[in-house]
Amino acid sequence: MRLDIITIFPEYFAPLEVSLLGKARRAGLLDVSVHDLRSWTHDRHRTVDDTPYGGGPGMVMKPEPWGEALDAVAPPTAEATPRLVVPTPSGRPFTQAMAAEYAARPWLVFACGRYEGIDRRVYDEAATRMPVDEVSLGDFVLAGGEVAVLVMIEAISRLVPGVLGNRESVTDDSFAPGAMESLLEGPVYTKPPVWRERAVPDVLLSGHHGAIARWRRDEALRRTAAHRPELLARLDPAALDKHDRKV
Ligand SMILES: COc1ccc(Cn2ccc3ccc(-c4cc(N)[nH]n4)cc32)cc1
Repeated sequence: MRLDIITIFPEYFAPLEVSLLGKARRAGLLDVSVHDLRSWTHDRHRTVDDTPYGGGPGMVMKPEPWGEALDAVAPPTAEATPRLVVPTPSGRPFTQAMAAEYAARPWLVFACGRYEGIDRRVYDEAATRMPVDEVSLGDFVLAGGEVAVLVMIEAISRLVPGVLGNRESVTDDSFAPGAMESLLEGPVYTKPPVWRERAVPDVLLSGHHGAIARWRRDEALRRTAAHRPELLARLDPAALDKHDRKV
């Protein structure tokens, strides 16, 4: 999977060198390139922004550097066409389902905006030759797209086969598609069996796999009802048995 990132802060993406993502890159599972948007400026000050037409606060990212950057990173003549993913506060909410969709794509280009955003004509022109997705990470406001892209790359990359290493599967993640896809994770425990007078729940030490699975499901239902009751509404009633309804 090829990932290209265009940003005025390439140093934001140093974390992609560490941990799982670093290993996945070295293993050739991910081909990640970070591009400095200022490489496509031609003035002494390497200008990427200007005042907004129509007035208003802040600055807007100029179209010219973006147009040249996208032409260079994803040439119109290239055989393959990437999906352009642009984080914005007004985008479509990013979800685990979107992460899975993106993980199945061969090539993504991420555009990291700053200031008040990118001139709208960049989106319109790019959309003439590639799919353009505007994506929001949530109902809060960041100062730019870089952190949002880091979050998306981590959520997407962990779904790429081989990236997670020895973990059997990501199908039991919260929000993973499946019968109980909207349940939050239950609590997890490890050694020691007692820590500061707090014992691990007996069922987890019992070796009874059926009882353990039931306990974990109950805890997941309980936590979901407490923290995200709206997710329970999405559950297929057929996926719940009579015991679940008592939780
Ligand atoms: C209200 O309009 C605004 C317009 C731009 C900005 C700053 N900014 C510039 C580029 C950029 C990219 C993504 C995001 C973002 C995404 C989410 N979920 N929150 N914030 C913010 C971004 C702030 C506010």
